[in-house]
Amino acid sequence: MQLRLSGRLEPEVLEELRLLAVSAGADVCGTILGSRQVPDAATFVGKGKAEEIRDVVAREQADLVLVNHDLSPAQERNLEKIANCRVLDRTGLILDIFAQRAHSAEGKLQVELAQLEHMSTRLVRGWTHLGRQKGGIGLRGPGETQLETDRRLIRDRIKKLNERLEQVSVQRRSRRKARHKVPIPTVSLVGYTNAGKSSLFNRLTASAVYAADQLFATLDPTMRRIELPGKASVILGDTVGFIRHLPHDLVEAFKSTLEEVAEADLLLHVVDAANPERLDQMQQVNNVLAEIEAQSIAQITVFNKIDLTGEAPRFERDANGHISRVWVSARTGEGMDLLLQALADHFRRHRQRYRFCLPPEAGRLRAVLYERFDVIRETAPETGGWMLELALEPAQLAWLRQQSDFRESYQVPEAESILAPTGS
Ligand SMILES: Nc1nc2c(ncn2[C@@H]2O[C@H](COP(=O)(O)OP(=O)(O)OP(=O)(O)O)[C@@H](O)[C@H]2O)c(=O)[nH]1
Ligand SMILES: [Mg+2]
Repeated sequence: MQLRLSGRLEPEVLEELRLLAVSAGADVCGTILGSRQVPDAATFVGKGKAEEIRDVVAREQADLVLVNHDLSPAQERNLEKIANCRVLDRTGLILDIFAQRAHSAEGKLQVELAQLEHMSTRLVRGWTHLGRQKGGIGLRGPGETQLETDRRLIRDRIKKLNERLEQVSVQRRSRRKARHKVPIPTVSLVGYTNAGKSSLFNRLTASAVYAADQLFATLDPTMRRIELPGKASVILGDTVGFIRHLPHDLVEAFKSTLEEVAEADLLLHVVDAANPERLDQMQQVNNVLAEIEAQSIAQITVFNKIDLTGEAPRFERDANGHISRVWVSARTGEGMDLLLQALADHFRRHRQRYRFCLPPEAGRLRAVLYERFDVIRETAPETGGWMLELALEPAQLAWLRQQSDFRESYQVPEAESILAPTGS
């Protein structure tokens, strides 16, 4: 059981806190609102409010109070003393959810690291003051010795975790390099938590990735290859959701996961179109993107959940004629064709036409071209072999040139025309 306390009164803010609490597995038994110009240095809330909390805790027999703000360790401790109940601030709550959700070895390491770092700043207290109130643990001396031991243990553990994360990060990087050998562009789904990224990922990849009405349902990045219209494919990645005031420790801890985002060729910024806070959420997401230096990666904004808003699936182009916003519903599948078209359009923009004249002995290379690339036309020259016309991205051409059975002489020099984006 738990209580909530929020200084802000917007219903969406409260709803988000409720979702966070439920995502952590709590039952909400009461909500206490309060407003103050300036937080109280000792208890965050004022004296009267603190007593109100104490009374509700006692009445509801709550065992946790969640505060929708970041509290200093002293404020947490003082509130706990008054309420005689555990108090968790927003960062602590988010860390708890992350700890429950992380599944991959790397995700678990990252969460543990963030928790330890958060904990080490509040180690000054432990739970002794609660125990003492209940007639338990005694004097200060032994407690402090314990504190020193704890501090050292945590420092050692943080060091070990950092070393292991560094190893995993090196492995991840080499895996990414291997992937880059085949020139397939990567697209990352980013967006506020609960926007519908995983649902969209499922729709697009027709696979079953865990999607749930919980905050931070996804912690570990998932990658799949999808085919686009016009014989192009991209690797699509689902990622952890963002949230306002994402604890900085967590952004730090998840840096290597977020590296995938920072190296994507395109971001699909998924927005919950039905959420009244959507503009603010978009801003929050862009803030985190800036923090991981991904703000200059091209973005297509995907307004999801139009089944709830009653909007029709459609897209909009920017001043350069590129599709920049798409309205879809991952639930009904409406607009998926438009989204795929937007993706195809985006990547086609960088493609150029090339012609290759392959001799009869280059049959294997011809098969590779058909398998991987967008072959526009093939003709049979009288001299034998094949004349192929292809639309290639720069990276694809570079890859082709590295193939052992490719000869520069195959390429027919000709004016290369940039393909115009297709109309709607
Ligand atoms: N009505 C409606 N609900 C949707 C749509 N897309 C997703 N949802 C619901 O929104 C909730 C969140 O969806 P997810 O796909 O888990 O969202 P997410 O962005 O991956 O969330 P995190 O991984 O927690 O960041 C789920 O309950 C989905 O069923 C949609 O188009 N329409
Ligand atoms: Mg998800």
